[in-house]
Amino acid sequence: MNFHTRKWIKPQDLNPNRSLFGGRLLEWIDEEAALYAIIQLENPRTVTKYISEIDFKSSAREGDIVEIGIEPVKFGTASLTLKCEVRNKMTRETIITIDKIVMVGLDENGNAKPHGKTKVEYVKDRLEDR
Ligand SMILES: CCCCCCCCCCCCCCCC(=O)SCCNC(=O)CCNC(=O)[C@H](O)C(C)(C)COP(=O)(O)OP(=O)(O)OC[C@H]1O[C@@H](n2cnc3c(N)ncnc32)[C@H](O)[C@@H]1OP(=O)(O)O
Repeated sequence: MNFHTRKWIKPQDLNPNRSLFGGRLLEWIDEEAALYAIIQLENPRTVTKYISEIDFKSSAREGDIVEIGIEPVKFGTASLTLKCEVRNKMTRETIITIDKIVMVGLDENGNAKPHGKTKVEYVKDRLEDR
């Protein structure tokens, strides 16, 4: 799994218990998954269809750095299924795991659009194809 994104926990990211607010973390994960899927499917009209069980295993405090990791699980017809792990760089603990995030690419009418992708593509491969 690649951990591309890091976030620094600031006062506005905390809950009344002074630990990381879960809703903020889910927002970051959704954005990370959307960006990953938009790039892989080459479709800016990509939406979150389904998120499986979310298990908050540990937390983070103000000043901690968390890393968000995403890994592709399955390229479907119009969908891309991802899994996610977020870990605390300070404590090295896993904060959250999500086994299944299903992203779906849409056409201009908002319907699921087949993407024709079967595997992860890197910028280098795409440039070589041109
Ligand atoms: C260069 C460009 C720059 C652009 C720079 C943009 C930057 C930007 C960044 C920020 C980005 C933030 C973006 C956040 C992302 C949202 O906030 S999205 C908002 C929340 N999500 C939505 O509003 C989606 C609402 N749902 C829908 O519109 C419809 O359900 C959908 C998605 C069109 C699908 O409709 P449907 O009738 O279920 O379609 P269907 O063909 O049956 O299924 C499609 C696929 O979904 C799967 N599926 C359907 N139901 C389920 C289910 N319950 N469980 C699992 N899979 C399912 C199917 O298996 C199928 O998979 P494939 O076989 O095609 O692989």
